[in-house]
Amino acid sequence: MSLEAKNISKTFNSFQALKDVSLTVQRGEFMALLGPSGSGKTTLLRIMAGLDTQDSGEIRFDEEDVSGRSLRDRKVGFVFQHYALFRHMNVSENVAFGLKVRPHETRPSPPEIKRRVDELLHLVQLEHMGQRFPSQLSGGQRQRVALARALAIEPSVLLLDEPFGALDAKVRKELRRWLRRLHDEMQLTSVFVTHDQEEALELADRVAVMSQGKIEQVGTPDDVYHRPETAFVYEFMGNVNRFDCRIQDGHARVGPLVVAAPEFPSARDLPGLAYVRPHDITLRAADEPGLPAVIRHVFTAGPGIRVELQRRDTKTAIEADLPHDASRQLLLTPGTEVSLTFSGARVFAAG
Ligand SMILES: Nc1ncnc2c1ncn2[C@@H]1O[C@H](COP(=O)(O)OP(=O)(O)OP(=O)(O)O)[C@@H](O)[C@H]1O
Repeated sequence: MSLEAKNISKTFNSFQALKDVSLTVQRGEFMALLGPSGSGKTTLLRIMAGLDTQDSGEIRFDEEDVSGRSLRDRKVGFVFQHYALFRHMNVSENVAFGLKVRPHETRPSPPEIKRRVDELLHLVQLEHMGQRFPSQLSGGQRQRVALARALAIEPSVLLLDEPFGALDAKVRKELRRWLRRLHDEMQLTSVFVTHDQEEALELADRVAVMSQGKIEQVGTPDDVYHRPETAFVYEFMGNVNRFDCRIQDGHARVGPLVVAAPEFPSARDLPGLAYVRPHDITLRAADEPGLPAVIRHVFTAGPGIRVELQRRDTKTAIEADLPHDASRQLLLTPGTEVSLTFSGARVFAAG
């Protein structure tokens, strides 16, 4: 089932939470809605689900406008951040719930419901826990029950609102890989809300980056990370250094460094911002050409070396990520004067 949000706007009191948002999720796709707190991710997801109503615009499932239909009529599976399990029901009863409350004509027989519940508990690897109550489960187990319950109705789309947000980092990682496999095996169409970049990049086929009620960019993880279209996306997708610059004729000047700015071929001394990822910074000896800086801190624990520097002229902080063998070529100790060059930069107009 494909899913389309078309020109969706939503206002709460006088606050506009969504501003003319359009997004298409292809059949079988795993889409992440990524953005900071308050950017409108949950509001968009709830409108897709039919848990909330838009002020204007349409929600289409396989080209059909479902705007007037409820969650149940849309056949949507929804998983909330906080395990919305029924505490007085055991695991099997929780999973069976969506089937038991179906109208008589479409409700499966009790043996069929039992068979489906057993199958789902097997799928979420909780086959021996059917008799337990939610209070007797770990957080990760509870979210797997919530997922089994959402899947019980054989949803056309699966919508997940930060489903692993309350879990610790290791469990979160395991569960997201497992969820991705499940999505593929069951050939679902899924939309997943998160504010965690790593989670979105690892899990999704495409990522929609949201800010202030709008979608800033939709693209593959590779696109949004390596080819951000806006300054916001650049800053949001991982660590980045920001330098004031002046743009002139397709180039930008950061102190003595000149970087390419091909988006501005005919700029005339335009104020700009140059964004440089920490791994795109190279440290050289102080007498070589580059941007003068001094090393402040060196962190060697981790996959590479992280160096915190201070720019000599403006005194602003800069972060560089270097491979471990960089310390063989250069003395990496606090107080060392160095020269910086950039192997990649992206320039945007300021303001
Ligand atoms: N029922 C509501 N009444 C009033 N304002 C609301 C309501 N729901 C959401 N908002 C506001 O709309 C904006 C977007 O909220 P939303 O929950 O969609 O953001 P989000 O990106 O999912 O954030 P978070 O990651 O914190 O959940 C926020 O400023 C929020 O305060």
